[in-house]
Amino acid sequence: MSTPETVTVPSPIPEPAEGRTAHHRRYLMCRPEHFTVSYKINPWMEPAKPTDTAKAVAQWQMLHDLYLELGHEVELIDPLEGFPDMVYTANGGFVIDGRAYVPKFRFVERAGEAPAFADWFRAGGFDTVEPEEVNEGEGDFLLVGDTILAGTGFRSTGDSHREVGEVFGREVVSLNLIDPRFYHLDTAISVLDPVEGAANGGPERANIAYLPGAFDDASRAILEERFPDAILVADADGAVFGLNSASDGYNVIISPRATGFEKQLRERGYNPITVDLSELLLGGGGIKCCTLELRAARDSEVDA
Ligand SMILES: CN(C)C(=N)NCCC[C@H](N)C(=O)O
Repeated sequence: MSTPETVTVPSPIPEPAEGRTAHHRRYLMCRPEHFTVSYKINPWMEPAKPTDTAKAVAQWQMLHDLYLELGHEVELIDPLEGFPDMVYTANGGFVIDGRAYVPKFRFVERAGEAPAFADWFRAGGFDTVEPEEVNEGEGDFLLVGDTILAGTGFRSTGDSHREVGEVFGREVVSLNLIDPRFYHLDTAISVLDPVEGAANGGPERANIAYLPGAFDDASRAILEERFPDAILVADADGAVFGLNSASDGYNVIISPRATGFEKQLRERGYNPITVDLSELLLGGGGIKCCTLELRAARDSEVDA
């Protein structure tokens, strides 16, 4: 079945409801000019299945243009031939306070991306920290308020959780992923309020949405305790990468297939906007995977 290549942007974008604030974001993206699926390192990838690079670029462009329309900044890193997964910039690092923790990829197929991202950060004036431990950047590290939620089980190691805590001097909460379809944390958790809300006139604490079945019992208990108001997403929405979304605290960019999640977001006063990245899903990535947040020093954060 062919899928529509549309972005449904309500025009004009409605004003945030009380308690919700859209925050300005600076993102790093990579145009998928060399996108294809030529190897298999996650259950979504089928090298025998044809891919359409032009379609991947067109879909990616919609996401890129939407960010600009929402008032965000988008930086670009040049795509490297031979690295078809470079479009998933979320794995290119983890950036807080102008410091970039460089990735160390689990699989050799992506290893060559790491120096390219490190060079880009250095040229852009970021401090870089080279890793000792295997870690896949913002795919497995999510900043929620002041805390780093860190995933392990498939890609980033538990040792990288210690390392990322040392690099940024923040609390790290380790979570175990157990379903191979959800091999990065950003497939199972969506950070809805990236900064604590109280200081911004928003809800008291930063909130998340998550897919309970992606975690072991201990990790689920941690999430229940820390995020009693979280949106629990149904398996059907998780299975279409519904949680692989990008939020500015009000606008939440999600897959058009995640219809239940879209409704839940609306009920909570967020503004879900759908973008179809079906072609990039063939590589096992979605909206969040194509988006790396570049967090400068806190003082320079400007509300939209
Ligand atoms: C949402 N996810 C999973 C990401 N953060 N990145 C997608 C990486 C896809 C790539 N083929 C791989 O398997 O590494």
